[in-house]
Amino acid sequence: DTFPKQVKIVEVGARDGLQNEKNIVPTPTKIKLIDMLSEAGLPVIEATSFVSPKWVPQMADNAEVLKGIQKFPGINYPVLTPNIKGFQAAVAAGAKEVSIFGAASEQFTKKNTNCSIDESLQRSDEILRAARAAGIPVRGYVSCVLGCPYEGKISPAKVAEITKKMYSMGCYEISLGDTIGVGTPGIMKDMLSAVMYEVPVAALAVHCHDTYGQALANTLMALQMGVSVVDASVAGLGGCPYAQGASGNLATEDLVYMLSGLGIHTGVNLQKLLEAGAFICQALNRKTCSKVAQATCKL
Ligand SMILES: CC(C)(COP(=O)([O-])OP(=O)([O-])OC[C@H]1O[C@@H](n2cnc3c(N)ncnc32)[C@H](O)[C@@H]1OP(=O)([O-])[O-])[C@@H](O)C(=O)NCCC(=O)NCCSC(=O)C[C@@](C)(O)CC(=O)[O-]
Repeated sequence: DTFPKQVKIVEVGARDGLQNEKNIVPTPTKIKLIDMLSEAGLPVIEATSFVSPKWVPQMADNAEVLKGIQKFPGINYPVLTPNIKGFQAAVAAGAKEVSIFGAASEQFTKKNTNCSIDESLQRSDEILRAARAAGIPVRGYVSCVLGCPYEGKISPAKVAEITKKMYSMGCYEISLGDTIGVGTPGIMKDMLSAVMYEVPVAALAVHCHDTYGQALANTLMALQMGVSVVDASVAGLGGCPYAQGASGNLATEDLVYMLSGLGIHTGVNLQKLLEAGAFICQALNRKTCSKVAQATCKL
């Protein structure tokens, strides 16, 4: 069949998942979550973000988190950086990889980072230059690829244009985000077809939120089209603070279960992953959003 033999899962629960939590999650809880995710064998774990604490107070302990986690050999711990100030703080705290973020929507870019798309690309370029000089790989995100909370429909051509720019500027991988989870597989197909015309599929990832219950279906469509990097969030935690109503990401447990059933290798231990999910749900006093965790939980 057309599925990739192996899929790299990028675990975003500790960043995308927790950034929207109203109550500040204690730093040791974040560190323990990340250590448990490392134990579960996730190859990439986005640890935190070096954004303005005035904008996202939950991530204000970024340096403590990054310094406090165990660094397993072979696992990457990228952090999100919105500008050169964040990049420098991340590097000072020991970051070996960073992620930059932009969007295919002017209004979302303004709400999320207080600038235009052009200004956002300039900030990204500044980070990419500094990162190149420091030998630090940079991952890119494009938000609102299947719809925007402020502008509604987003054209595949616009997504392709922004993705191509970020790739040409030096991002080694671009994660295409359905920020508010409104997409359906047909729209995913049209969007990816346009993007794959401009950027090699090996450099693309998908990042689906599950607001409308479409995350697994949209991800499956992307896998069928050759995408082999998928973002997911343990227990389906998450949501973007500047995209009201957006629910969590595709639950990592559900993704691992589906991939395992398809015979696709991930290197992730589902049992240990479920334990990490149970830990964070207990800490947040919250029911898991993972169907697999719900189904296998022995009550
Ligand atoms: C970009 C800015 C900073 C502009 O925010 P601004 O207010 O225009 O910037 P500013 O330069 O005027 O700075 C305001 C204050 O923040 C400080 N500051 C400035 N930068 C930093 C920094 N890096 N680290 C720490 N502090 C910083 C700066 O020093 C200043 O402090 P003051 O002088 O008032 O005391 C702000 O809009 C911001 O931080 N935005 C981030 C919002 C965010 O984190 N959103 C969620 C992540 S994106 C997402 O979730 C989507 C994704 C990636 O998952 C994919 C998907 O689902 O689509």
